[in-house]
Amino acid sequence: MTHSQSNRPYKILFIGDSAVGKTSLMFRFADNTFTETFTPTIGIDFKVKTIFLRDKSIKLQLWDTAGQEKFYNITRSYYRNADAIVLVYDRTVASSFQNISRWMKNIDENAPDDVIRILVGNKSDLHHSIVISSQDGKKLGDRYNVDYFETSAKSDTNPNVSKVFYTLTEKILDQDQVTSKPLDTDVHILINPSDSIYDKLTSCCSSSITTNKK
Ligand SMILES: Nc1nc2c(ncn2[C@@H]2O[C@H](COP(=O)(O)OP(=O)(O)OP(=O)(O)O)[C@@H](O)[C@H]2O)c(=O)[nH]1
Repeated sequence: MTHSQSNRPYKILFIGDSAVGKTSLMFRFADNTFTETFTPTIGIDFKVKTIFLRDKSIKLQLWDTAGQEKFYNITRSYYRNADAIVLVYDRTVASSFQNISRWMKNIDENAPDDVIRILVGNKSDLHHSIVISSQDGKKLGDRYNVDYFETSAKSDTNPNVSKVFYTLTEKILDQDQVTSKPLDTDVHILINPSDSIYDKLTSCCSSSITTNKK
């Protein structure tokens, strides 16, 4: 069977406190890998993954933001080009759950009004350390009127990791049919060539990048 290609890559941004597992979820979905070592993200990083849905080949740009507060001025500038935002908390750390309201506020202040949001409670494999119940997670999702998923980036049998991405993409496709967003070539991102993602970006999407390279 042949698949037609969708028009533009869809941008999915990951936000949430440091160490909740944003990078790990991306790696589980994109490469089916997991590492126990914690290397905090510096600023922002991204991965590209192609999925097949509705007889189409769809390119997803997965943008991984640093959860540390000191990078917020960098990461906030990426919200405005997002098609969807995944808010992640760690089910074993209550403060990461309480901070979801702050991350929602950041979306309200920086992202397009129609951006799709999804709530994810991660580290569900740590059964004995869980402090945020399924009921609490669902209640929070209902309060914000967003879908809620419980994931484990560590477990390679947790089906919810890919469900998050497929659900988001379905929603983006539905929304794309009623609103016609600009093509990727209209999007400009200011990147410093010394940034670690500069090489990756210029090899995949140079037409969409503005650099301050001399
Ligand atoms: N047990 C378990 N550990 C996880 C899971 N997801 C991530 N981790 C671990 O949690 C730590 C932090 O994971 P990261 O994915 O780097 O966290 P992050 O949210 O990207 O952190 P920042 O880059 O600082 O924002 C790492 O040691 C991971 O191995 C999970 O589902 N289960």
